[in-house]
Amino acid sequence: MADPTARVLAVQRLLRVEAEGAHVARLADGAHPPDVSRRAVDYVSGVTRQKRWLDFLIAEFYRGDVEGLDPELRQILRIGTYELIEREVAPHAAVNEAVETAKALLHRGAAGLTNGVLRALDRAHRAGALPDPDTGDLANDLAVRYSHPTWPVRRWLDRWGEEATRAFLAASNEPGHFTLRVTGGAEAVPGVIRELADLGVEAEPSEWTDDFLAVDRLQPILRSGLLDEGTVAVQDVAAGLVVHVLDPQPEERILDAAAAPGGKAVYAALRMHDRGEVAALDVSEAKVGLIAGAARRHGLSIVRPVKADLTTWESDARFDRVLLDAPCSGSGVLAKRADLRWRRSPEGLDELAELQDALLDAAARHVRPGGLLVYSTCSVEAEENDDRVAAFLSRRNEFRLESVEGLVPDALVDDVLYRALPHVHGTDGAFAARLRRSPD
Ligand SMILES: C[S@@+](CC[C@H](N)C(=O)[O-])C[C@H]1O[C@@H](n2cnc3c(N)ncnc32)[C@H](O)[C@@H]1O
Repeated sequence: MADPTARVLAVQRLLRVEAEGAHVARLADGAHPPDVSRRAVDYVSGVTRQKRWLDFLIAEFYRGDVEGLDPELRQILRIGTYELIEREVAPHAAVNEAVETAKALLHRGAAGLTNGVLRALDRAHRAGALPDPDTGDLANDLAVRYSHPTWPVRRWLDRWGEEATRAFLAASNEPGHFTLRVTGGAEAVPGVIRELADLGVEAEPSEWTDDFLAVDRLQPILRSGLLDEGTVAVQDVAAGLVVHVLDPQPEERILDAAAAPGGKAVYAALRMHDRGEVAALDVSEAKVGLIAGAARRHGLSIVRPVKADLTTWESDARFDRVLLDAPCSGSGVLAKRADLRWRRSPEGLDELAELQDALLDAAARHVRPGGLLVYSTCSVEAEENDDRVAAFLSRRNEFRLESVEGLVPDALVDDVLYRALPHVHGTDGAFAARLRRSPD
């Protein structure tokens, strides 16, 4: 017997995402059994990520005006299409469940329409005859097929060409590549793999560095005590490797100039064996609390959270190494954040570039003569990465670019820069540059 609870919940949440701009990641709640909640989260994030492609398919098989469909019915059709096309759920189950959801939320007419559209779609899918967007504008067609806004696709096509753009778009639709940082380092990895196996999680050492594990799912880990005890932390290995680019040493003074929620500050302190100082600054009052919590869970004493705006912050001390992990568009983490692609804009990129320049100049003031400034983002856009570094070097001739070679695996070294790309390395996108200040 079909149980529409998870789908009904997903329809209600999807309507909130669209009407109120609610963030997908903040919709989880504990009011339903874990299985219902988990499926609702999957529908909401999958449909949010794929909605442009799903709407294109629905429009091809529904003989009326899709825009004019009842909003709830539209979400029911999207969820059913998502299950049939993207999740490869058994067709009778996907269609029956969608029909039951339409009956529960709407009326018999809506249920009949749902049945007709989804059955036609499934027949075409199984016959390998799903339509492809074909407007003659490649950027638009790829944007529909991979469910993105058209403007960034046009830019990626211009920069990378069709093959790399297709690969990047496909990678941005593949959620579920999660890695864990193991607090005890490489020696602790075999024991943690055994603990994870007891939770039913498959884990294997990351190919990029030996204190990270790739895991097949996160939910059982989130429910276990492993995060609270500080045994492991959820961190993408590409983000972790930014700390390798910084290469903090025991007894040094480190400034993490945009530190919340604290993933990199904590990893830096661990690599310093909790000796020295990590000042972890962030402008957000709420998020500074997260840094303190993360340090506590890991039993670290040298992480000092500071609530301040970097652009006006004064400090008597100069630091051996400063990390500026700048606010960015997040185009390297689109797979993990289902709604992010719909929240970006070209104007947003310009504003971010301005902020990144201001923060870089502010961070540079705190680097001691001969010290190191590392600039990093989780973006793949040259406007936020290479261009910001070049602009900084042209403003500040007391800094020069230094190679990341030897600090991260060779495959992640792009000339002298650190660059991880989702479609090439199977990680989140990440970028970092080492900027050495002259000894005065
Ligand atoms: C990419 S996140 C940092 C992530 C962090 N490094 C980590 O690994 O967990 C960027 C951070 O910059 C902070 N930020 C933005 N403007 C700032 C400013 N003017 N001064 C200090 N922090 C700022 C944001 O609050 C945000 O937490």
